[in-house]
Amino acid sequence: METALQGKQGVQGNPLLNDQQGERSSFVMKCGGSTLEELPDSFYNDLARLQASGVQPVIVHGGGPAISDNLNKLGIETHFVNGLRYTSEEVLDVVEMVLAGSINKKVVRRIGQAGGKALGLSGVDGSLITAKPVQTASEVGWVGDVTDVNAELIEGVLKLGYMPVIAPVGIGEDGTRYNINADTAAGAVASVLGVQQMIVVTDVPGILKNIGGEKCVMETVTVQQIEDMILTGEIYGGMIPKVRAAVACIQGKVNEVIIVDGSEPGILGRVLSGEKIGTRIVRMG
Ligand SMILES: Nc1ncnc2c1ncn2[C@@H]1O[C@H](COP(=O)(O)OP(=O)(O)O)[C@@H](O)[C@H]1O
Ligand SMILES: CC(=O)N[C@@H](CCC(=O)OP(=O)(O)O)C(=O)O
Repeated sequence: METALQGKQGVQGNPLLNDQQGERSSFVMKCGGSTLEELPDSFYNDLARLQASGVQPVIVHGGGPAISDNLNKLGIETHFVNGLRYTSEEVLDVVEMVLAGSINKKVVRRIGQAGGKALGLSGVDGSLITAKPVQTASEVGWVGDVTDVNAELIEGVLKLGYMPVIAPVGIGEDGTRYNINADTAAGAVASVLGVQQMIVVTDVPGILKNIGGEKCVMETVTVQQIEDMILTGEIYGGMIPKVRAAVACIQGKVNEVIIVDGSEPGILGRVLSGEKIGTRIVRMG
């Protein structure tokens, strides 16, 4: 069944952001909180160089570990249900402060220091990411599912020559804030923009599978394998929203989602040049 997001992109498309038009190439990159501190200067230098050459990266970042640190310092209890943080009203305050505040500004600053031009936004700004409660709201509280992404705003930022850096806090129709998993938000942004590629930068070299007692990176993975691995517990925690977002993406216009380790040297250039690295989740047909 077609989702609301796929329906929107299917009807409208987005020539500016669609690589197939051959004008400008764009990709969505999700930077996980697990790896943000580890990303070397060279990572940001590569991003700035790409921007200077006319490529238009769109960044969505996480910040799970920093949120947990701050909650600990404040003595606020937190736990995860299938990779989603239980978000009470007071957790939500900290989520917004950390994601839309310190983390977002840090990423923007680092891109700037590398010579790039970035503009930080949360999903609340300009109703960039609208949301509604997730089905499991009774278990996870103020966590949102994306209902829409304001592609025109992203397009406008790109036209001004800035790289959008998006914090995954969403806004409901009635002005309610929602904590959105960063993988979910990135997947929705990629789907609505209709980019060909989403790159998920994290702290593991891809989806790992135990083969003969050794953890091996799966080069590619099918939707069925993903479902099986979630059932057996081989995919757990923060990897669950990643693979679910990837599966949702490739059912629309996005051709492939690549999960890679951000601490690998030259990772961006290697992925974009087509090197076989990380795990690729690819659209069939
Ligand atoms: N099959 C798997 N392969 C690799 N990592 C997995 C797998 N299942 C669960 N994980 C976990 O997912 C984590 C990455 O998710 P997460 O911690 O949320 O990172 P991020 O902040 O980058 O989103 C890994 O560090 C690992 O602990
Ligand atoms: C609902 C939910 O779980 N939201 C996440 C948002 C940040 C995030 O996703 O950060 P990572 O990419 O680093 O995991 C959280 O509160 O941790």
